[in-house]
Amino acid sequence: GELKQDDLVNICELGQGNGGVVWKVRHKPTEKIMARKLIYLEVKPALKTQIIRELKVLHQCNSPYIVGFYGAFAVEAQISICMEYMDGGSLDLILKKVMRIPEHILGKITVAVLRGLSYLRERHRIMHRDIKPSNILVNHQGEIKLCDFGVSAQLIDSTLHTFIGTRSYMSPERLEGAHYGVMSDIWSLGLSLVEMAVGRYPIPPPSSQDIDDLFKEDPHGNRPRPEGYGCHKGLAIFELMEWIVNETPPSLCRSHFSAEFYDFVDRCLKKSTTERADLNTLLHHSFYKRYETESDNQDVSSWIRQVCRMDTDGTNDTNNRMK
Ligand SMILES: O=C(NOCCO)c1ccn2cncc2c1Nc1ccc(C2CC2)cc1F
Ligand SMILES: [Mg+2]
Repeated sequence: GELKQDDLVNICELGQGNGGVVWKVRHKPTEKIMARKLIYLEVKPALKTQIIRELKVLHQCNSPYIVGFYGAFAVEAQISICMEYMDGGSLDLILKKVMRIPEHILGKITVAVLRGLSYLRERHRIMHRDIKPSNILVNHQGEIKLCDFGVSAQLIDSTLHTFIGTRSYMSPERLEGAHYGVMSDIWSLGLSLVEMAVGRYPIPPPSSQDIDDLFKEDPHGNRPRPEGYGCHKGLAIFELMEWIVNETPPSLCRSHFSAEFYDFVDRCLKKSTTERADLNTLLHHSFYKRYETESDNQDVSSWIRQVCRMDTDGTNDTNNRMK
């Protein structure tokens, strides 16, 4: 049946995104655990009704690569979107814990994102519009799913001016205000993969010295956190956008990654949309092919469970019970 506010009990806050806060909640009538996203919107009642109506299309969005949907409703100026609770969280939070994500996990992430994008395009004729690590969620079963994609055109329009953020995953053509489509999602995927592979937002590109520091392993397998790790004094958002539009795109360093992975992100990060690989080309790429055959989620599941046991400083010394 319909979800309503009084049936939801807050358990804890899961995070704050730009323009939205997400709570872990329990739906009393079904005892189901859900994630409830609240988006603050001061719009006329007619627009709110339209947004809720458009969000109901999410009931038809059923794919192993798309986060499940339970319902949406509005209370005063808050839109609530209730969705499947993913107990591994989003990849930006995972990345903070592990410094960088191993290539074989990034291969599985690539399979899930490409299949999720294909599903949205083939079955719902929509692009995602906001591919980035924080919109790729994982769970202890090893499933990898997409969320926060643009299913409601009115919600997109009503939140366009509220953009707040320090980094951009937007493609050059979108930043220039040109027409853009699913090719823009491919750029965002490429940029997200480089960030997760190296362990920091890849613009401006790290120097080879930075890369060597990031990949330095001490004999005990613990990685030292270079001075100012992760909070490098980045460019301001506008300088960043200028860099994306004017400078050469980021790339992986060949020494730490396979030739297939290097080539895959290189084809995603072409500035010209005519040179950039499209969805179908990538579904035939050797990097995708290598990981699409692995049917089970066991390797991701065990990796997620290991990461979730870690403390935020990346240690995992289980013998220290007092922690
Ligand atoms: O949440 C969003 N941006 O995040 C910014 C605010 O933190 C956005 C934006 C535009 N949108 C247009 N239509 C929907 C959304 C949408 N949210 C959203 C989309 C799909 C799902 C699927 C059930 C999994 C859940 C969602 F919450
Ligand atoms: Mg999000």
